[in-house]
Amino acid sequence: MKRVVVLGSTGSIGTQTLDVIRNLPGEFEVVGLGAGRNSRLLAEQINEFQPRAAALAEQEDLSRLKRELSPQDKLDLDWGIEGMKNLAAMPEADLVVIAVTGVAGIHPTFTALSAGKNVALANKETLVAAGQLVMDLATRKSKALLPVDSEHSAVWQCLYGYSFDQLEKIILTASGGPFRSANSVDLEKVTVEMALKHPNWNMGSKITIDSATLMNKGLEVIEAKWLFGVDYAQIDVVVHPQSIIHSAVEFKDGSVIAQMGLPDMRLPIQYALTFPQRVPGPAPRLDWTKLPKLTFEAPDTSKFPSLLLAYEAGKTGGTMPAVLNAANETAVYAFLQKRITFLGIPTVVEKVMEKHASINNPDLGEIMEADLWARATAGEFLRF
Ligand SMILES: NC(=O)C1=CN([C@@H]2O[C@H](COP(=O)(O)OP(=O)(O)OC[C@H]3O[C@@H](n4cnc5c(N)ncnc54)[C@H](OP(=O)(O)O)[C@@H]3O)[C@@H](O)[C@H]2O)C=CC1
Ligand SMILES: CC(=O)[C@@H](O)[C@H](O)COP(=O)(O)O
Ligand SMILES: [Mn+2]
Repeated sequence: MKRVVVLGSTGSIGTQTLDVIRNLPGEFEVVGLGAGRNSRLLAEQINEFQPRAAALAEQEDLSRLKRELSPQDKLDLDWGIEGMKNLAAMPEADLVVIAVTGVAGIHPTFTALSAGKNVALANKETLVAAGQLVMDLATRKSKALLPVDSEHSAVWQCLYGYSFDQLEKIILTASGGPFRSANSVDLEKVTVEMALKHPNWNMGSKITIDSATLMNKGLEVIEAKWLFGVDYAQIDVVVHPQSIIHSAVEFKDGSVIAQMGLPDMRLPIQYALTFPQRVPGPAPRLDWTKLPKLTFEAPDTSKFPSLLLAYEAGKTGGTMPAVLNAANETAVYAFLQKRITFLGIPTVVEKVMEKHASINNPDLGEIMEADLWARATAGEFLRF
């Protein structure tokens, strides 16, 4: 029985992780659950999975949570960053799933690896901001960093059994988002409601907006660089609107292996949880005779400059990717609050990057400082 902590349990990845666990009775014990502000759903999850500990982001939500709980044998309740870190380091845990959004994933990831836990990582922002440090820590602790993001799970599945030095390049697929066929005039009229309608995936709002700007793919390029130890020149992005091929790898002999399936995150989540086993799961099966036509095209970076900004930040290295990420998070939430336009998102990110003097080989403190600086600087550009 694998003992699991799920951080971000009330979100899209978190609830699907619990669904995978629910479908494999006897395989997993949920020992810890962490969430942001959704105390009602967290209470339901605690009542169902009976973890030993749980935490919420804000102390003020604890009393509401307690009111919703049925009597528990023993349950430690905590809150805030310390609460998440305590869950990530629980002595009872074998595996920590990091499914919180944004840079809030950094501290629990470091804590889990430092405490000698294997980590199933959905949160890409952590690797974008602090990829070198996370990978070094995982290596030092001999702990696995198991990719959950569908493209990285695909690459990992394609590479299984091969050594990384046989790899020529990685081909990350992108759906292209809801505005793939829009022209630049259409993009000026994009509303929050339109941008939240992803063509293939039902995800949290932040990643859905990132998919619409192609920043999601940019963050995934940086995520792939760290997970698979390749250069940026070895990572290509191709738009594949049907999201059936989740990514592919090309080997040195020219052979290409791709991973396919209907878009359903429970498959990569389950693979990370049961690795190296493959067991029956709830993901729907491909019917080859009913597949849509699979098409591929180059990303239009003149319409979607975020992808280029991410390559640039990644190649610059140092604190620049953390700045890209923090400026993007700030701009995306401003767009969701209808304070800036859709096209304003990459503009803010670019302006913040232009002002940043990147620090090489930063430690975690310098990364978090750069993150805060970028949020404050992005905030200045939002006042227009
Ligand atoms: N959704 C998907 O299909 C995919 C997601 N990812 C990545 O996985 C991560 C999660 O995405 P997704 O599930 O879509 O996001 P959601 O917005 O659906 O869920 C985010 C989760 O994080 C919790 N949370 C937010 N802030 C905090 C905090 N400060 N402390 C503790 N918990 C917090 C939320 O709690 P609450 O709701 O209670 O406030 C919620 O449980 C992201 O990094 C995303 O890029 C990667 C690939 C696919
Ligand atoms: C499901 C998943 O992994 C998302 O990151 C997804 O890839 C988003 O789709 P885009 O390809 O549109 O960014
Ligand atoms: Mn993805």
